[in-house]
Amino acid sequence: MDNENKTSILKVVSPYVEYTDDYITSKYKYTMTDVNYEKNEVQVKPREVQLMIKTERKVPKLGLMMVGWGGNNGTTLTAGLLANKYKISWETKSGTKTANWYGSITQASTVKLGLSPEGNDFYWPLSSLLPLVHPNDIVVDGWDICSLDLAAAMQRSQVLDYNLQQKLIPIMKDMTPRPSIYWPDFIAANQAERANNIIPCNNKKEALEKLRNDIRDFKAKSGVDKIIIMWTANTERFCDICFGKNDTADNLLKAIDDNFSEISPSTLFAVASILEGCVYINGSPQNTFVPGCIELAEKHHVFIAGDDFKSGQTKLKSVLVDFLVSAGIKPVSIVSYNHLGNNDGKNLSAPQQFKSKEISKSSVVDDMVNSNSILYNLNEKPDHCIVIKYVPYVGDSKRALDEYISEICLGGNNTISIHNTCEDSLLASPIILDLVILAEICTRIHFFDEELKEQTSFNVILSILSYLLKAPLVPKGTPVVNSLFKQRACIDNIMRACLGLPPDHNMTLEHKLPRKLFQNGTHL
Ligand SMILES: NC(=O)c1ccc[n+]([C@@H]2O[C@H](COP(=O)([O-])OP(=O)(O)OC[C@H]3O[C@@H](n4cnc5c(N)ncnc54)[C@H](O)[C@@H]3O)[C@@H](O)[C@H]2O)c1
Ligand SMILES: O=P([O-])([O-])O[C@@H]1[C@@H](O)[C@H](O)[C@@H](O)[C@H](O)[C@@H]1O
Repeated sequence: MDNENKTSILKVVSPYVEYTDDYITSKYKYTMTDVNYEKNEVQVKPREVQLMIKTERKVPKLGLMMVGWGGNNGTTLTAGLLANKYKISWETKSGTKTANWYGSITQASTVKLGLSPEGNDFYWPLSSLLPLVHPNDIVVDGWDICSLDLAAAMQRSQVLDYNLQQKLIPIMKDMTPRPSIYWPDFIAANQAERANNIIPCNNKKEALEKLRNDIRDFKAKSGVDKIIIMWTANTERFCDICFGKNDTADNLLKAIDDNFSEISPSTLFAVASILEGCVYINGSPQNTFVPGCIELAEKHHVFIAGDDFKSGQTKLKSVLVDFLVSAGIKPVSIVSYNHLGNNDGKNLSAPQQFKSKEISKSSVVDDMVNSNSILYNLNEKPDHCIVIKYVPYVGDSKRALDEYISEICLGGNNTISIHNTCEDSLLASPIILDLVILAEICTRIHFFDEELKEQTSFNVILSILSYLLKAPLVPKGTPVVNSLFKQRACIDNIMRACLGLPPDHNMTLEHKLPRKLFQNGTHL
């Protein structure tokens, strides 16, 4: 992007887009295609739905409360917010480094807008498409079962360069996590040694009230307009779904009052968030959103999203398998091994916690495999093996080894082997930031059906955030999409729709046909 564009502002000039001080309003023709079976015909019917999309322009002062604030992700995200806010640079053996948000689509990615006067594709920062919360303005707080202040916790995490840590310690040493709830049965027994910062309470009802008071206390003291609550605490075991206990909203609330045992800390935090009107996002793989929790979110119209940040090995898998299957190549064996030495890895070394992670890491290929009945028979799937080992020495620097074996034409096989080393928390932190920023803008986008004369918002389960999650939670009866570039196109095109811009279809006929064909045309 050349210089003058960096200071420019984006304005869509169209009779169907209106800018006022308070809203961007677009009249949007949403096209979809219905497929029906008629005897021996598959009938395909294009359809157009007229929508009006209103986006509030006023950006709120946003609070982020992290559960597990003192963990590798929580401390690294906090450090990233501060290092970028104060434009911190630090010396390393390979020279001076300066804070950035690489790995964040809201801060470091662009979207193709259209054709420049020179006939080139013109790209614009995703951060400037719609009025998004700026990371520098996010106020952070949270809970942890360990009392370490954020500076000590950052040092314990051993994620960031020493010289960067030294510059952050003076700021982070005064940040201390609120006491949290700790029910040992839900996380690995090896976490007990950290648990010295526990809310004194006699039952789950008292615990719920304490969490709700914490949220109100943060809101009052920080002056934030909105709060998003993010679970980045340890992976829990799966919860049993118990009829009459956590299967409906009313039963869940009653079960909490009755101190029912099979309610996890992450679900209790979700209930507290929902009752306080705060978006709740689950960055771990456990089934926090039991049916009663989802129903409670629907009753209170509070957004929820999950599960399990999609950061590394799984993110690559959702690209590679999409490439292979869409190329007509048949993956038949996928083995994903990794070892890491951080506390997450320590917690995952326990069987029940590993099982939660295995489930989220294994489900990521299903939609792509199911999309191609030429390659796969009904219910046929590739072998898929997940291995995670805890090796303390490597710390947060996860080593991932993957092997993909695929069948190619005429009886051939193709084996792709990948080795990937990274600080897991440096991959996850930008993703947590994107989840927060994108979830927040979703609360400011409303849809209006001109025929029905009624206004609505996204479904409470924010499946638009699937790009950032391994095992996307979706509204009942809707498909799970794991293919990474479909998920990214969903975000880009919904943001384009808010500006009255059509989806980017990548046909670029203007580059494939005589240009004179495109000299006229009607502005939408
Ligand atoms: N790349 C990644 O780092 C990545 C990717 C996907 C998912 N995740 C998930 O994110 C979560 C956090 O990862 P991490 O590396 O920061 O782990 P971590 O172990 O470093 O941090 C978790 C923190 O949660 C705290 N905690 C545990 N139970 C708690 C409770 N009930 N209330 C409050 N705090 C509690 C722990 O004391 C710890 O400080 C894990 O579930 C992990 O599986 C991480
Ligand atoms: O996102 P991804 O790299 O596929 O998955 C990661 C796992 O490989 C890792 O073992 C685990 O500790 C992290 O929490 C994360 O879930």
